[in-house]
Amino acid sequence: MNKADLRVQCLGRRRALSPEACERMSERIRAYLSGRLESTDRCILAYLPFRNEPDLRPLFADSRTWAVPRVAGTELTWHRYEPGRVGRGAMGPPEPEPDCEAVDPAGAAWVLVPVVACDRRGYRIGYGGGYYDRFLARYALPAIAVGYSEFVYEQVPTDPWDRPMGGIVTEAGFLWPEIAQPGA
Ligand SMILES: Nc1nc2c(c(=O)[nH]1)N(C=O)[C@@H](CNc1ccc(C(=O)N[C@@H](CCC(=O)O)C(=O)O)cc1)CN2
Ligand SMILES: Nc1ncnc2c1ncn2[C@@H]1O[C@H](COP(=O)(O)OP(=O)(O)OP(=O)(O)O)[C@@H](O)[C@H]1O
Repeated sequence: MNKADLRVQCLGRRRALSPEACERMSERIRAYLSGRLESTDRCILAYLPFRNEPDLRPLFADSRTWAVPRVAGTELTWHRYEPGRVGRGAMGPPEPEPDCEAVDPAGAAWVLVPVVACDRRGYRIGYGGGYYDRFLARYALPAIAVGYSEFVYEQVPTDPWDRPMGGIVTEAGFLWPEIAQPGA
């Protein structure tokens, strides 16, 4: 199946998940992540959930800076998460208000990347905007794909610009791919 078809299929299956199932799985994902992320004080780049994506927001309440993205043309800009200062983004996902404090992503310890589907090598399929591929091409940050285990495949189709994630977290735990080889 090609990327576009797999994206449509997985988005449809994800939309059909119940809110209770998503919350149960999100809670497991948060528990795995909080154990792994507690070793850093530095900023963490995350996202605001859209269409049944895993909800990481309860993690954002600790003393660290958690930043979330806004779409700015073809790029992402990062802003400190402040509860209540979230609006509807032009692309669909919620976004921090434009005057929320800007965060320099270069100093981040991790970027938590939402996936529509991914594979055990760390390759991901997102909504198709290429935002995270462009972002990670510019900022070589440690990236963890965040998704539900039923959307983790052995191999998803890849394009030359795809950047493999260093880790994957689902409700079933972490996967840490070997250094991924494009086309391998
Ligand atoms: N929660 C969350 N936030 C995120 C992302 C994400 O995957 N999840 N992004 C990850 O990249 C960025 C937003 N990327 C997006 C890319 C394409 C579409 C999308 O559905 N595009 C449609 C409709 C566009 C429109 O309504 O104008 C399309 O292109 O057909 C949505 C978000 C930044 N914020
Ligand atoms: N480093 C890059 N520089 C310029 N364009 C890029 C880069 N990476 C990806 N793109 C463009 O982004 C588009 C979408 O790529 P792709 O289908 O892989 O998106 P995606 O990974 O699913 O989306 P997203 O990262 O927003 O979740 C492609 O048309 C590609 O040309």
